[in-house]
Amino acid sequence: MTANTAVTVRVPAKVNLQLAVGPAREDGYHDLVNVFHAVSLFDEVTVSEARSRAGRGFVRLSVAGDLGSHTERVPLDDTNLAARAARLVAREATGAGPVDIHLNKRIPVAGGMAGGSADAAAALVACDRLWHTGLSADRLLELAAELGSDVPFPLVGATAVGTGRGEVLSPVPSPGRYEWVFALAEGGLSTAAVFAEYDRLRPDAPEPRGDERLMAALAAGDARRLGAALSNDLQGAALSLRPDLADTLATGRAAGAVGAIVSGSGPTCAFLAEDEGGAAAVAAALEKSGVCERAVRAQGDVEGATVIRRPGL
Ligand SMILES: C[C@@](CO)(OP(=O)(O)O)[C@H](O)COP(=O)(O)OP(=O)(O)OC[C@H]1O[C@@H](n2ccc(N)nc2=O)[C@H](O)[C@@H]1O
Ligand SMILES: Nc1ncnc2c1ncn2[C@@H]1O[C@H](COP(=O)(O)OP(=O)(O)O)[C@@H](O)[C@H]1O
Repeated sequence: MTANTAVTVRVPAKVNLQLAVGPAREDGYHDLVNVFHAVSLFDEVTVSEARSRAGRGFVRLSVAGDLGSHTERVPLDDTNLAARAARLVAREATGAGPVDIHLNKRIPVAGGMAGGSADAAAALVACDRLWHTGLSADRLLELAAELGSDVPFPLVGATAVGTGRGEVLSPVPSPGRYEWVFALAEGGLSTAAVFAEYDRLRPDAPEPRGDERLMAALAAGDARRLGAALSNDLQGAALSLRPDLADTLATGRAAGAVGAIVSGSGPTCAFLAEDEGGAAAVAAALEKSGVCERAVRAQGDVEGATVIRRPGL
């Protein structure tokens, strides 16, 4: 990789402050009220022009990161969401050539924190910059929605509500700064399997609705009120598939978390603390108890996909 042909984008994980899930639609998706919150657990995605073109496909992937067995579960073929993102941008670029994509991962894989979606959003931004495509913010959001319901959000970051299947975003004012602890689980959960379990458990699901209590807590920047207002309709389905997560949630609560919830489709569990000291205590209790693979701290909200290295920087 040479310095003047590579672009690196830093992109955050998300936690869902509210995930209200309606009945299954005819296309198999579910209408949601999905309050996304970006947290300071970042992947870095570097896209560089390939040095040699002979005998290789359009995208070659590599992955690194301190995620143990999680890193091994990142697909390095054409199904990788970052590779799919690069091919989408290439369709709109003149003179796009083969690229190498390097993923430096800190976001758990299949963990309910949208790591793959984050990498896809980052790759959209990096390719657009590398190939001088000049895509508008709206066009990037459209391409993101083609890749997955969770892909638009990491482009914008901060706190936002997603409706439709989660891809139609509106910003949510959130002046507070929150201390989070995430309990990473062994293994992952398939998003499709968790939604299917939700359909089995909740055949009578009502249309999803926003939560005024949550919006008021966010507007006030009050961690205790926010903790009490967290909700996730997929939590029952995730616990049905992974009953061990109940111990993880109970451990964080007992250690003083003001909110405890499964993140999205899981199996990562998210704990909101009142302050830095509270977060340290929750993280220490989770690590000590052995109920999770590891506990990591992060703050929210944070900005979305950001170019941190590019030609000339
Ligand atoms: C549940 C959430 C909450 O933010 O994320 P995760 O917790 O998995 O990260 C998202 O809705 C996941 O979004 P994403 O992972 O992009 O899902 P997609 O690729 O669009 O869809 C994967 C599968 O999930 C189910 N799906 C997804 C979104 C949606 N609104 N309804 C659904 O039923 C469908 O079975 C679909 O085939
Ligand atoms: N860049 C990527 N990083 C991680 N997983 C990816 C990536 N691209 C595709 N995947 C696939 O997407 C699945 C869901 O990954 P991820 O987005 O991390 O989880 P979740 O949807 O639970 O938030 C993984 O099991 C993996 O097979």
